[in-house]
Amino acid sequence: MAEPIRVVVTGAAGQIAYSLLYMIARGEVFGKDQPIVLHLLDIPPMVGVLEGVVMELADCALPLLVEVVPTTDPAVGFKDVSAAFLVGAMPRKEGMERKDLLSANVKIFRTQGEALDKFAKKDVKVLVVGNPANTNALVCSSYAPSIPRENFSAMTRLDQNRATSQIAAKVGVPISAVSNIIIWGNHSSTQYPDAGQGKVTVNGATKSVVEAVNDTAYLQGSFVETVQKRGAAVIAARKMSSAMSAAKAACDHMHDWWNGTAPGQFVSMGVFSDGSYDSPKDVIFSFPVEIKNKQWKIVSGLTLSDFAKNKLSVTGKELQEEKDEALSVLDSSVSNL
Ligand SMILES: NC(=O)c1ccc[n+]([C@@H]2O[C@H](COP(=O)([O-])OP(=O)(O)OC[C@H]3O[C@@H](n4cnc5c(N)ncnc54)[C@H](O)[C@@H]3O)[C@@H](O)[C@H]2O)c1
Ligand SMILES: O=C(O)C[C@H](O)C(=O)O
Repeated sequence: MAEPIRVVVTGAAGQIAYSLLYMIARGEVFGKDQPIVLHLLDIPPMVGVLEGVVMELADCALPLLVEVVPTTDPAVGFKDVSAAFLVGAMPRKEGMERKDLLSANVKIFRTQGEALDKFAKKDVKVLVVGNPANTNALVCSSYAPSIPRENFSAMTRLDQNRATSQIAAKVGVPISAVSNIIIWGNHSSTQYPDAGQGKVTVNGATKSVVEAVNDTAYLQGSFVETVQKRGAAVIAARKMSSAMSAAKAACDHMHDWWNGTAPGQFVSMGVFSDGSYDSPKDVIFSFPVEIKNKQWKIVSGLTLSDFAKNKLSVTGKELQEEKDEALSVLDSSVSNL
């Protein structure tokens, strides 16, 4: 057996964490041979709930879970962690956009960036789930200057999973037959779900999604809108934001970061933009990436239609605006944004 690694989940008493902790502790992210010490970070009013979560984790009798550390102290929560799932933040309610959470949530990510900087391992992999995820990841990284900025990412995997599921249903194939659907830009209603590079295997033959679907109006219309608005649709139905699917997506994201992607396959992650595909530099923008040895690389050389370029420009502009707003919320003289 390998040495245990320390993994922190923030918002550990919340609804996403309730599914996520179980999946991590079962070995679905870091592997079935990797023992885990789980750090559960939440805020003082949630201590009682956290105790219940600790009891339930014990009652699961999970062989890989060697220790659980519940805490409300970021110094304890982030101590020596190799992976961080930053879930803890306020979720939106019906009628809100995710960016409406910015002023409430951005300060949490400043504090957590500072704590990661001081206490986490320098090669920690950080996944931000709390919304607005892209801008929170940017803020978090800017307050953790001793950790490489490549180690910070925002979750758009839920959008990728939603988009992949829509295409599989449209073509009438299992999910596993569909690959390389891309989410560009922000985890918001301006994101661009792009099936243009997607592949699908039908009756043993692999073809492009564009060919298999053969319906441009759908791929540019209701497919895009359904994925863009899926989070709001779940809130309208459940009166709470998505949790089970968000936890699954967080596992998929970290799993692929940790273990790599298959040759020829790419996944979408919000990562620091280098200006690829005319995106604004130095915002956290979702790109297709390939991953090897725990390092992601933006897939280069894809040909984008004018329709796609226009969508990328809209979502890039929103990310730039969110960054400016985050700066105005935070003390810009202190921030490195
Ligand atoms: N990126 C995505 O695809 C995606 C998907 C779903 C939800 N989300 C976001 O994830 C976040 C969490 O959602 P949820 O449904 O689990 O919410 P929730 O309200 O059920 O749980 C949030 C938890 O975070 C805790 N928390 C608040 N401030 C904290 C802090 N400073 N440190 C540690 N913990 C803190 C709360 O006490 C609570 O227990 C929300 O912002 C939601 O919008 C993102
Ligand atoms: O939409 C939300 O506010 C929650 C989450 O980001 C989602 O996409 O389901």
